[in-house]
Formats: sequence, structure tokens, C-alpha cells
Amino acid sequence: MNSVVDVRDVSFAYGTQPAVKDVSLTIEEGDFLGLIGPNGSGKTTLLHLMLGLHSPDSGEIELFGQPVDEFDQGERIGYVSQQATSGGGTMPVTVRECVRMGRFAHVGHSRMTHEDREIADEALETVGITNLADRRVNQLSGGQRQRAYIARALASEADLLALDEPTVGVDAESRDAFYQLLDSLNDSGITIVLIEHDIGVVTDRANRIACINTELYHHGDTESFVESDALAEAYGTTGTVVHHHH
Ligand SMILES: Nc1ncnc2c1ncn2[C@@H]1O[C@H](COP(=O)(O)OP(=O)(O)OP(=O)(O)O)[C@@H](O)[C@H]1O
Repeated sequence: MNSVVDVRDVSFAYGTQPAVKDVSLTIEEGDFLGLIGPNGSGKTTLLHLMLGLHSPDSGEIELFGQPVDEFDQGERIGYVSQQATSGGGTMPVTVRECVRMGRFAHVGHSRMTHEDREIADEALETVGITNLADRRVNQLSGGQRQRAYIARALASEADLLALDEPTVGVDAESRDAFYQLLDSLNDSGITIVLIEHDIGVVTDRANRIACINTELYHHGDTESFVESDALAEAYGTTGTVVHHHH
């Protein structure tokens, strides 16, 4: 069993308002999962549940085979939140410092070694922002900032990269380059879960699709999603929920 994320019958409500209902899905090692659904359909909430940032009202979630509430290998996960890329909550640190923070989980209480610094510098090189290393993160453009956060995740040697609409406010050309970067990271073995509004981008890049509107309308490979009615059903209002059992 090489499930990276295993979500079983998970429901979550804000107060009495259900945001995620009876969702089951798995993300396998090496998957590129596109998480799609209309506005307010529970995508961010589901991602937060997967990462242990919310506790489900019912159901179970495992990360790398460990119950999410006991999960203690934070360095295996790189999370690029909507807030991070939109500029909120960025600390006044330089790009190099930000990326080196990716090593903190490995370093623990000991000092950062030459090798840790090298790993951080390689991550900067991989995402193509070595020239920005001395700039402050809060002075970067949206596209540069997401690269900095990806580099931090790479420096931590994350096995799972979770991205919530990482290209909001990024121009078309940088966006394309960014998705090529994600492709190459996925080719190198990193598992990816991506929330993205542009369905074309998702179906071009992802090998698996989860389509939700509070409930799950599709979970499976991209080809079967494209051929199904799940999109119209999830984005329309008349469709019936298709339950996939595994
Ligand atoms: N902190 C909160 N308190 C109360 N309700 C919330 C909270 N966060 C989200 N919601 C509600 O839960 C539902 C799902 O929100 P969520 O952010 O998960 O959707 P989303 O699919 O990521 O949306 P979008 O595509 O617009 O970013 C929405 O109806 C939203 O209004």
C-alpha cells in the first residue's frame, strides 16, 4: 500500500453548514491529483482536512499510512496556501532565508550544516529564482513568490506538494512555466494535489481528478472524468451525485 493520502467517509461542517460530505478518496504515490469544483464547493476545506488543519466531524484520514492527528512527519509535506501566494502573511525574510526554513524540520535543535545550505540553494536553482535569493519575500511578484514557496517545500524534501490555486494573479506566460515546473517535479516522483479553477489546465496536467461540490462527483483518472458527466453535474444543479466505491 503506497497511499499518500487516504480519506474515508469524511464529513465536515462549519457550524451547521456542511462543507464536505461523505467524501472518500485516495492519493497514491506519484499521482498528480487535480481537485476541482465550483466556488465555495469545499476544495480548500477538503485540502485542509487532508493536511490535518481541520478535524473531520466524522470519517478518517491517513497521511503516509498514519492517522492524520498523529502525523509527525511534517517535513514530508509542502503546502502552498492561497494566502501564501496572494501575499498575505509573508514574513519580512529574504528568499534564501525562507527556503532555508525548509530545512528546519530536518535540522531540529542542531545547527544548519553546509549541506543544508546547499540543499536550499539547489532548490532555488531548480525553481529558477537564484537571482532573487537576496530579495525579501514580501517584495516579490505573485509568480516569484509561489516559486519561493515551492523551493521551500523542495528544500524540506517533501514527498507531497499541496497547492491551493497557486497561479491566481499570475500572467499567462509565468503560469505556463509554473505548470511545466510542477510537471517536472511530478516526473521526479513528487506527489501533487492541486486546486485550480482552470479545468483545462487540470485536465492537461493531472492524471487523476477529484471533482467536488460538497459531495464527491468524480474521483478517478482524468480520461474517465473527461468522458463523464461529472463536470456538468457538479457545476450544474440538476445532476445526481455519482458515488464511486473502492
Ligand atoms: N471559516 C469558515 N467559516 C464558515 N464557513 C466557511 C469557512 N470557510 C469556508 N466556509 C464555507 O464553506 C464552504 C466551502 O468553502 P471552501 O473555501 O472550502 O470552498 P472552495 O471550493 O475552496 O472555494 P473557492 O473555490 O471559492 O476558493 C463555503 O460555503 C464557504 O463559505
